[in-house]
Amino acid sequence: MTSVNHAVQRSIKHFFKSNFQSAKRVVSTSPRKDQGALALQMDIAENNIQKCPFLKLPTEERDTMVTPNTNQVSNVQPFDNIPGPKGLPIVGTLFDYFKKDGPRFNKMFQVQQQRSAQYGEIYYEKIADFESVIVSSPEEYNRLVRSEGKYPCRREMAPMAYYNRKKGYALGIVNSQGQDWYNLRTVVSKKMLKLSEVSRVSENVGEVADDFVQRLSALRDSTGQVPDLDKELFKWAMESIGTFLFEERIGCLGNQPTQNALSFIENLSGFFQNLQVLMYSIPLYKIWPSKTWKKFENCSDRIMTLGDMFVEKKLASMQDNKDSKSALISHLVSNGTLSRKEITGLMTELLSAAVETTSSALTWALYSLARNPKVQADLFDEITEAKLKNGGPLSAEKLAKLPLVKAVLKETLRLYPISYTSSRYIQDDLQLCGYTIPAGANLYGMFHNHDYFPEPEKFLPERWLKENKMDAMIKSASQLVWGHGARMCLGRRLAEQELHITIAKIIENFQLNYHGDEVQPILNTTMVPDRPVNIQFSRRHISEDTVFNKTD
Ligand code: HEM
Repeated sequence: MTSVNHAVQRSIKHFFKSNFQSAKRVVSTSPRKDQGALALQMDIAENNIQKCPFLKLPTEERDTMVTPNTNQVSNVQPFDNIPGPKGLPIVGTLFDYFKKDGPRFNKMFQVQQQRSAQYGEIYYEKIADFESVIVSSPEEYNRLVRSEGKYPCRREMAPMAYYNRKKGYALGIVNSQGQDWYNLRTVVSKKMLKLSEVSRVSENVGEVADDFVQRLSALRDSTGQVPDLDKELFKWAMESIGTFLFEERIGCLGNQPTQNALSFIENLSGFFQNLQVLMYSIPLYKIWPSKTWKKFENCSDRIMTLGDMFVEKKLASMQDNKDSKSALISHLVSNGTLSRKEITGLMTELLSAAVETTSSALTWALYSLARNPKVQADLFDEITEAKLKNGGPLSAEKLAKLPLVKAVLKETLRLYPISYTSSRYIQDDLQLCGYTIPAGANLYGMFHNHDYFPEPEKFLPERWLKENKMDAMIKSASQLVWGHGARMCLGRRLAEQELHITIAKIIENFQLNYHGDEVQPILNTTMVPDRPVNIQFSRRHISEDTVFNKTD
C-alpha cells in the first residue's frame, strides 16, 4: 500500500512538474493606444525566451531568426504589466469559474467580455494551465493577424491531442503543428477552399436543402413546431457535408435515417460537451480518468469507429464505381500522399468539425430570423425578385450569392460567433527572437461592442450591405469568426455555401415565428443555444406570378 502511495505521489509530482512549470514571462506586445506606433517590449535574456511549445521549425528558418531590433525597444512595458485577474499559483483563476457557472466553463465568452470591460483591450489570464493574452480591439488583433508566419501555431485542444496520442492516432489538421500540419493541410486546402471546387457540389447541397424543407414540413406538429429541431439540424448538417466528402447521400433525412449516422451525431454531441469541460480543467485525466474523461473517451472511440466504417464503405464502393471523382475522398485516394489510415482519420476529423458548427450556425440564423419578421420579409422579397428577374427558379449557386442572404449569415455569426475566440501563439514579429505569447481575440466582446457595431445586440443584417459602407478594418476583423491566414477554417467555403443555400430555401418556403423566452448562448466547445429553440414553421404558398404569398 505504501509503495502504491509513493508511486501515486511520484506521479502527481511529475504531473505538476511537467504541466505547471511556470514559464518566466518576458515580452509584452501591448502597445497601448497612447503609445502610438508599434513598441515591442522585450527582455532579451536568452534563458527567458519562451517558444511556441509545438513549433518544429525547419532548421533553415530557425537559423534566420534574428535578435530584436533595439530601435523598437522603447516605452518598455514588461509582460507582467499586462493587466488581468491575479489568480492563485498553479490553478490561476480556475475557481472564479467554479463560482460563476460550476465546472462547465460554458459562459467563458461572457467572462472575457466582462474582463475586457474591466481591464481594457488587452489582458492576461491563466486558468489552470491555460494561459492567454486576450485582445479585444480589431486594430490590435489585426496586427497579430499580419504577423503570421508560414506555420501558424494555434493552441492544441489538449484533451483531443492526448486522446489521439494515447490511442495511436495521428493528431490531425486541428491539432498538428509546423511542417506536419502544413503537409496535411496542403493535401486538402485547394480542394476545400477553392470556390470553383466547392460550387461543384452546390446543386447537391441544394437537393439536401430541398429534402430538409420537405422533412421540416412533414415533421411539424399542430402548432407548426418541429419536435427535436436540434437533432434535425444535426442531420441536415451531416447530410450536407456528406455531399462534398463522399459525394453521396449519407441517409440522415429519410424516414428511417441510418443508425450509424444517428449514432455518429449523438456521440459528436457528447464529444463536444465533455471537451468543453476538459479543455479548461486541470488535466488530471492524464493520471486519473475522471467521469468526464471517460465519457469523452467513449464518445471519441465511437466516433472513430463510425468514421472508419463510413470511409471503408465508401472506399469499397469506389473500387467498383470510379464515377465520384469530385468527392474529397476520391481526391485523397488519387493524390496518393496519405495512407488509408490517414485518409480515414482526416475524413472523420472533417466530418466532426463540420456537423456541430454548421448546425449551430443554422439554428442561430433561424432563431434570429424568426424574431425579426421585417428581415424575413426583405429576404423573401430579395429571393422572389431574383427569381422574377431570372425568369424562373434560381440555381442553388445563385441563391447562395444573394447579398441579403450573405448578410444574414454574417450578422448571425457576429451575434453568435460559433468559435468565440481566435487564437495564436504569436510567432512572426516576436519570432524574431523566438518569443511566444499565446494570444486570443475576444470575438464575442469585439462583436458586441457598440464602438464597432452600433446597436450591437440587434440583428441588423443590412449593416453588411455594400451601400452601408462598413469600416474596412472592422469588416476584416469580423472575418475572424472563421479564424485567419494560412490556418483559417478549412470548411469556411463549404459552410458558407451550405448555410446560404439552406437559409434561402427555408425562407422561400416558410415564414418563421418564435414565441418562447430569449435564448442565451452557451459553450459546448462551439456556441450553442442554452435550451431547445422552438421555432414555428408556417408553410408559404408561393404563386408563380406574384411576389406576394399566403401562409398556413
Ligand atoms: C459555421 C461553421 C464554421 C465555423 C464558424 C468554423 C470556425 C472555425 C475557426 C474559427 C477555426 C480556427 C481557424 C484559425 O485558427 O484560424 C476553424 C478551424 C477549422 N475548421 Fe472550421 N468552422 C466552421 C465549419 C467547418 C466545417 C464545415 C469544416 C469541415 C468541412 C471545418 C473544418 C475545420 C478545420 C479542419 C479546421 C482546422 C484548420 C487548421 O488548423 O488548419 N469547419 N473553424
